[in-house]
Amino acid sequence: MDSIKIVVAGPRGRMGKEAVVLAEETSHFELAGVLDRKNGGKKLSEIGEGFTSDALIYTDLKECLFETNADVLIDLTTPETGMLHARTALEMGVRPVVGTTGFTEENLNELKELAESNRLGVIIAPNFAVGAVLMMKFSQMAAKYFPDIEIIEQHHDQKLDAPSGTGVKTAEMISAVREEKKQGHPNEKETLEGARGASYKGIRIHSVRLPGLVAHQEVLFGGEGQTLKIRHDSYDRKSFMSGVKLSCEEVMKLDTLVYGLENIIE
Ligand SMILES: NC(=O)c1ccc[n+]([C@@H]2O[C@H](COP(=O)([O-])OP(=O)(O)OC[C@H]3O[C@@H](n4cnc5c(N)ncnc54)[C@H](O)[C@@H]3O)[C@@H](O)[C@H]2O)c1
Ligand SMILES: O=C(O)C1=N[C@H](C(=O)O)CCC1
Repeated sequence: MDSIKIVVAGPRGRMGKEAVVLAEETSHFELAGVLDRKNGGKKLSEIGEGFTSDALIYTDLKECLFETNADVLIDLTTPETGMLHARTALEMGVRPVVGTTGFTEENLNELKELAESNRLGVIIAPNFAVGAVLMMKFSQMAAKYFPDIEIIEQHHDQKLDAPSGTGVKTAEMISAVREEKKQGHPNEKETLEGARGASYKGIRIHSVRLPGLVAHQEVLFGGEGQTLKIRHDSYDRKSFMSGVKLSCEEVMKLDTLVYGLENIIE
């Protein structure tokens, strides 16, 4: 397999740190540089924080992608930044692998158009953990038999977006096979705003944020005299890295946008 030149945006973040290790430790990946908000011109190893990599830190994306001649940009930042990075990367002939969550449907449509007009791949995956992808697929299967569904997603309290990208993706996948319906009593009323959670086509999504959590989701199905629970837990951010690795490999073969890891795993 040809070597893939990788740039990581957000290298000091919880996910970015793991992606730096992945790029350094994978024999056919080369960490060509990283994009950060500070420390431009230094090597990662010079800033402490446990980094051993000698990859150069850039603070300007265009300069970074141009000078490193990168193949793939892994983005693990914030939604606004991630969108700007993905757009710029595609315009410069670099394939984005985006783990950043909180993208809108308009964002996805814009990037799809840009990817296709430049004949480049882009992968946007709300959850890179294989177990989470299976949880979403199993939930989609179960929805055929149990259309009354509540999603409870639980994350660490430093998370910026709610509901989580995984919660939204799960509701989208289920909605592809489930007719929209209102759940609960037709006359139910919230006496405290938000008590029934968010609604995506009638599916309720509840977001829990607590210190100590990493990334967890339970999908609850209710039927006559029975319930079904499908649950996934990420206890460590290493759980996401095999999906990031696969995405970096697969994005090189694509000339369009793929939204969701379920579309590239066998
Ligand atoms: N797809 C998945 O499997 C998955 C898993 C975990 C987290 N996430 C998502 O990844 C994103 C990052 O999560 P995290 O927990 O690592 O967050 P974090 O806050 O720990 O890290 C984000 C990093 O981005 C950096 N950043 C922000 N703006 C930047 C800019 N303009 N240029 C360069 N760097 C910039 C910040 O300095 C920070 O270091 C979030 O959107 C989160 O939801 C996705
Ligand atoms: O830690 C986060 O933030 C995570 N975000 C993703 C989401 O929004 O679904 C995936 C899991 C971790």
